[in-house]
Amino acid sequence: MATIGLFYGSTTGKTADAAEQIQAALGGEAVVALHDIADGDEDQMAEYDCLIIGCPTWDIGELQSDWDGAFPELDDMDFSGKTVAYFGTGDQVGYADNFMDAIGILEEKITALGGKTVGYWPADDYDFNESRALRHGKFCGLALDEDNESDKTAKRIQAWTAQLKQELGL
Ligand SMILES: Cc1cc2nc3c(=O)[nH]c(=O)nc-3n(C[C@H](O)[C@H](O)[C@H](O)COP(=O)(O)O)c2cc1C
Repeated sequence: MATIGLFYGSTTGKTADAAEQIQAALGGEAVVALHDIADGDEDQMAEYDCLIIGCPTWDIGELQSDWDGAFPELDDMDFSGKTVAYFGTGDQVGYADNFMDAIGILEEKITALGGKTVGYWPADDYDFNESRALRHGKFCGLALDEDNESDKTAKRIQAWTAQLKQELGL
């Protein structure tokens, strides 16, 4: 079975926690290898057929700082043939006009470089104004809000990873 590479960035630890929960839900270390993008591991994305990209939105609609540093490197990479799922953490109350923008920015770039997105997620269960992560009314990946709805995180991860297992044929 193909191993999945999960690449995440996290400034205050919330996206890192979610990454570990997603790894566990998909079957642990044997199935999903975790990479903190702060370690400069982005080159290793080439080794996986399936990628999971995790990024919180910071600074009003911007990428988390480690992803910001890695972002220009993506242009030199080929994502064709790769299946890519996205998740992020954000604050739909405090940043309602920019909720989850970061995964939208990454998904747009990686799709332009050949990646095939899986793991679209309904936006109905959230209350926000605008997001760059919306595609035909759905988020381009899992949206988590630890600032306002941490009680929903476990269930959301459970449902999304079940969906991913189907989409990835795990
Ligand atoms: C200064 C600041 C700016 C933020 N900007 C946004 C934003 O534009 N959109 C959003 O959805 N969340 C925003 N957030 C909320 C963070 O994305 C959220 O707390 C996230 O879970 C942090 O993830 P991390 O702990 O993995 O770094 C912001 C938070 C702070 C403190």
